[in-house]
Amino acid sequence: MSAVNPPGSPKTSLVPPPDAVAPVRHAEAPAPGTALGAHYDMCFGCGAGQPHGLHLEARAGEGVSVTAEFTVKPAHQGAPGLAHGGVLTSALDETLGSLNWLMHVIAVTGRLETDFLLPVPVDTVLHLDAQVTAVHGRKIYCSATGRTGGPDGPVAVRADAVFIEVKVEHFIDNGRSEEIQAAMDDPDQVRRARAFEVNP
Ligand SMILES: CCCCCCCC(=O)SCCNC(=O)CCNC(=O)[C@H](O)C(C)(C)COP(=O)(O)OP(=O)(O)OC[C@H]1O[C@@H](n2cnc3c(N)ncnc32)[C@H](O)[C@@H]1OP(=O)(O)O
Repeated sequence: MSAVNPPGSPKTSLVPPPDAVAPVRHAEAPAPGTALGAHYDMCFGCGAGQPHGLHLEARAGEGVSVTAEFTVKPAHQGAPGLAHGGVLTSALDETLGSLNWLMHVIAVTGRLETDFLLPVPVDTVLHLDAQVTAVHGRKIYCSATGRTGGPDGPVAVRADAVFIEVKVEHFIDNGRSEEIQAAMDDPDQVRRARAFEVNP
């Protein structure tokens, strides 16, 4: 039988280890109900300036949780009239990523596992919610659901994920230089990044 994690690969379990701790909402996290806005105007998930994007709008929830809505457009089809699974996973990923705002931590997706429970037709408004369940060192364990027909409707998609905390250098060192330079020349973008660097 092959090993789940071959030598040299990271441990990728989505189950928090026994000594994981509860997530802490940052003292300056936006109040529940506050729109979080985009972390980057050209983001495929949340950027208003991204013409090909999902234009997801997330709001702070209680504790370390967020809610968001995503409207499935014709450009998001996989099968005729139905949302593409990868697009739905992107919506879940973006919603999970916006949990960063509540902990004032910069983190990127390490692993994300999606369950597709119901087909999602074009024009559907997917009601998303996400929460952090546990933290272990730099690993942030979180889950998200997407419901149709309203915030209490049936669950169409759900995901469990591990996000990994990173420094702002993760982006500066790895992003394409044009976009990094433009972001660093934009005082609003720099302010947003700085807000995440200061932990209590
Ligand atoms: C600003 C926010 C934007 C939000 C947008 C929406 C979210 C996104 O889509 S982000 C984009 C997609 N994600 C990426 O591009 C990430 C690409 N991957 C990487 O850069 C690296 O693999 C990275 C940073 C995740 C981890 O690398 P590195 O910093 O070297 O971590 P490393 O030291 O190996 O591991 C740290 C811990 O995380 C764990 N870990 C690492 N990778 C994974 C993984 N894939 N799954 C689970 N756990 C992992 C390790 O096991 C280790 O745990 P422990 O501390 O218990 O030993």
